[in-house]
Amino acid sequence: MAKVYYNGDANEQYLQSKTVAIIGYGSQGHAHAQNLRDSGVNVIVGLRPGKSWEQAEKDGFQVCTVREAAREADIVMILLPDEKQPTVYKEEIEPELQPGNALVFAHGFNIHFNQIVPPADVDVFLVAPKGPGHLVRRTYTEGAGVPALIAVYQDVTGTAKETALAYAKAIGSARAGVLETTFKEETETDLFGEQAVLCGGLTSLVKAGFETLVEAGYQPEVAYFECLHELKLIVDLLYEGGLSWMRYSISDTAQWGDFISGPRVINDSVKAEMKKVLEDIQTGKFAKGWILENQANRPEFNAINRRENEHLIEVVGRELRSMMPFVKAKQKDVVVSSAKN
Ligand SMILES: NC(=O)C1=CN([C@@H]2O[C@H](COP(=O)(O)OP(=O)(O)OC[C@H]3O[C@@H](n4cnc5c(N)ncnc54)[C@H](OP(=O)(O)O)[C@@H]3O)[C@@H](O)[C@H]2O)C=CC1
Ligand SMILES: CC[C@](O)(C(C)=O)C(=O)O
Ligand SMILES: [Mg+2]
Ligand SMILES: [Mg+2]
Repeated sequence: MAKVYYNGDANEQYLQSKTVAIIGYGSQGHAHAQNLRDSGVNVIVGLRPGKSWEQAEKDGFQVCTVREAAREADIVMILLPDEKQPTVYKEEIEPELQPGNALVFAHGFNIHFNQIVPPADVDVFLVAPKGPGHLVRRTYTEGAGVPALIAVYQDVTGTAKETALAYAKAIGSARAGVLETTFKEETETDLFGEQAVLCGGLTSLVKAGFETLVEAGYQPEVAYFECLHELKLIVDLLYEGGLSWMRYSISDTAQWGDFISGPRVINDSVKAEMKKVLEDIQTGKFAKGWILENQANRPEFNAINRRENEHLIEVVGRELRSMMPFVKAKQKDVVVSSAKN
């Protein structure tokens, strides 16, 4: 078994009398900033003028430019979108780094794929929550937390790992469990998980099920409840007690269908494709494509995003959710990407 670190293994002293600059105030940024502050850490937020700046100020933070925040801080946590990090780092963060400072990430993409090359005289580590930023904040306020990975890339102070653990504790992750890894392992497994299972695999599975029912003449609303809405209720059981707890709660008829039909749908050809997806990640092919797509101003990303937002499952879902006041997610303009705080 891997060593799993919990609150008792982390010492908040490593963050005491330090200033942490949170660069970006989106999904992860707002959660890290608020959790760290609630844990007694001195936090400043680095941004460009705009929506996030206003929000962070409204939330009571001292907000300044990225360059000013990097200058003032001992620990600089970069929570900008991955594709924007290299330019902002080069222009506004690197010139302000002092020997012994710490440069921190929540995902290893830019270090692992050589888009950011840090100076040799700073600590470089990551604290990567294994969950969406909004849940990092929500679970913290509920007294719980989202597990995280830590990894050290450069350790000039000799205390990089201890500081990473203290940071993980301060955002609530050591309540749930922290694993030590490498930038390579975090980057490759995170990209694989989100593409093949958590996001890409899941949305494609849900849409395929929904389309199969609708194309067979069933009501789209029935298909929506069956293939999307109920998923949360099933996944909650997986989260609480694994596959067996979910299977205990469902009917024996459903469990028999799970055993017999699940492997027909997610079969060897799906696994073979997953292996190819992993290979594209490992070889850097996926990273190169994503970097170039951004350099070209996202023509394909935006076209797919528009088409996905117009899918019948989204149209029906918006209608049905508007009648469920207990479903609290805010409807965001997801066609044009915007700050996620
Ligand atoms: N989303 C998640 O839950 C997870 C993310 N991660 C990692 O965390 C990091 C952050 O991701 P995420 O939270 O999704 O990012 P977001 O897309 O939510 O970040 C948006 C934030 O970045 C700011 N921003 C964008 N461009 C600039 C700029 N040029 N200068 C200053 N501020 C800018 C935005 O401000 P403005 O309002 O001005 O646009 C906004 O505050 C990434 O490395 C990601 O891989 C890791 C685990 C999970
Ligand atoms: C699953 C997507 C994720 O990796 C995450 C929330 O952990 C991300 O990059 O947003
Ligand atoms: Mg992830
Ligand atoms: Mg990710």
